[in-house]
Amino acid sequence: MSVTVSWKAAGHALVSPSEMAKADRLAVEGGVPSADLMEAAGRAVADLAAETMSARRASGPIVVLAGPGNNGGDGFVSARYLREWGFDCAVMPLGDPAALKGDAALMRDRFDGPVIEAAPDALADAAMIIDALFGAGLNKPLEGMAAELVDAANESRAIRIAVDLPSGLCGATGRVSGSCFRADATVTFFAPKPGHILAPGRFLCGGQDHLHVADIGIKDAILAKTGANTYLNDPGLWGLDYPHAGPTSHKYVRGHLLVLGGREPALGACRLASIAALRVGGGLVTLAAPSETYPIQAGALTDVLVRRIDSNFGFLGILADPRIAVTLLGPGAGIGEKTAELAIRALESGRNVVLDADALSSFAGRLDALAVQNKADVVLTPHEGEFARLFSDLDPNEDRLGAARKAAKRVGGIVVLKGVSTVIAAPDGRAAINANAPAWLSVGGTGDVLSGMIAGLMVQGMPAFEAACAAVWLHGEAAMGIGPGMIASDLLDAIPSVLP
Ligand SMILES: NC(=O)C1=CN([C@@H]2O[C@H](COP(=O)(O)OP(=O)(O)OC[C@H]3O[C@@H](n4cnc5c(N)ncnc54)[C@H](O)[C@@H]3O)[C@@H](O)[C@H]2O)[C@H](O)CC1
Ligand SMILES: [K+]
Repeated sequence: MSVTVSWKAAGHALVSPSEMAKADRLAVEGGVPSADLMEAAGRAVADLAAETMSARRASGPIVVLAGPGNNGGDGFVSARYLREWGFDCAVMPLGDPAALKGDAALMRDRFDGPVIEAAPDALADAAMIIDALFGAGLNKPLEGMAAELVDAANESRAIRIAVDLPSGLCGATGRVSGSCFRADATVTFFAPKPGHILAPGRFLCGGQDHLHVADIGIKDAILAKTGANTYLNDPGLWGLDYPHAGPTSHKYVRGHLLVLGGREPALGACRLASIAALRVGGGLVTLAAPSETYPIQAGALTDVLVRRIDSNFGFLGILADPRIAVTLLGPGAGIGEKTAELAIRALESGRNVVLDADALSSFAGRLDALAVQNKADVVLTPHEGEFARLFSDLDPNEDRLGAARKAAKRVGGIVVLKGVSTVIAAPDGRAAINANAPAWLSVGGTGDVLSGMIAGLMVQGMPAFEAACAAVWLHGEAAMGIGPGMIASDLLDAIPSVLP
């Protein structure tokens, strides 16, 4: 009996379709017959289908849409098991099943149930439709009969289960062009793919609680040999690096962060960031407030040290304090030469630097000035608009993971590309995809809170990539606990409830 495990239990390692093919190849080279992999894959699909039919008390015909490759082969296996278990199950092949090759042809021959002609109308009465049309081998948008079958399936009242990937969804990028099967649940193999986690793929698979990762006999040890360095962002990825407060930790051990104060009209942004940094455990935060805002900031803040600065030199003068390990520039700082100049001086100071909002926009069109050989860690936290201004040649809509990775390599720092699927990328190629951000996070000020959380974890010594991943995940969890109607400052009180 093959075991389907939920995607969380499968850990956070993700494999691209090409890395998956390598895992497949390594398993076969290691002595696992490829037909056994297909048998286990199809069996896992049948397991989920049978469990779902009984859980939903569904009865009626099950139709397996079988494609021209190995995804279709999985479909024939699942249909065979379902018929053995007494279900009314037929296979509807796309094209001529005689053209199937290799293991798929073998599994076709082992199936002795009905093979029905491809006809979209014939799906209307199905109780369940299993999509085994295309999986990792999808290489163009669906067209013709494939698109018609998927559209008809989506319009039907049938329970829909996808094999490996919903047909039409790119496993590497999570992108869809044209028709795509909308699954209630998806069974994938060995490890999730980025397309299962990046939006809209996550939703087309049925949501993260309906993505099942089946063990089909490929040893976990093979994962390391695939070169996979893409991760689901969750505590399993950064928990070991998390700076838990201990009996000896005091405010200086937990670090001193310097935040550049903002200007009118966004005076609250730097306050949100400063408090957020304390909330995740930062020891001390100094807010360097331009003199015209000093009375307001000092009056509004209790837990944050507020110092008046009259110029950039004032800020750099405070930054010269060796106890300040991290500095955050951007929230409300104002876009322009002065902010850019400060950011460059901060990078040259050898401090760990978080650049957000205006500090990013101040480098639009002149990224080379930012890509200084900073001696320490730099973290950039652009939303899509800021990203487009900084990296106009990279298109996250085409390939979100790839764009974030190229940007990180280009600036030699961590890039947090914020959005419904925030991607955290490191210059060494690592990338994590975040999947817990609720829609109500897209409200003014939440980015300021996030940049403060990142800086607050870094100031405690957490490595930059892990700090960014942890902050993004905690930020999403805090928002999930608040719900619609949330405003950014609500996050500040919610952070303690989600800290590990
Ligand atoms: N360990 C594993 O990875 C296992 C994977 N299995 C299953 O195999 C598929 C991948 O099979 P593959 O034959 O490489 O590709 P597909 O079946 O996804 O596609 C078949 C074939 O179709 C052509 N094609 C692609 N896109 C289109 C399109 N839009 N229209 C028409 N034709 C298209 C292309 O030539 C493809 O090669 C994987 O998903 C798993 O389900 C194993 O069975 C178990 C182990
Ligand atoms: K599929």
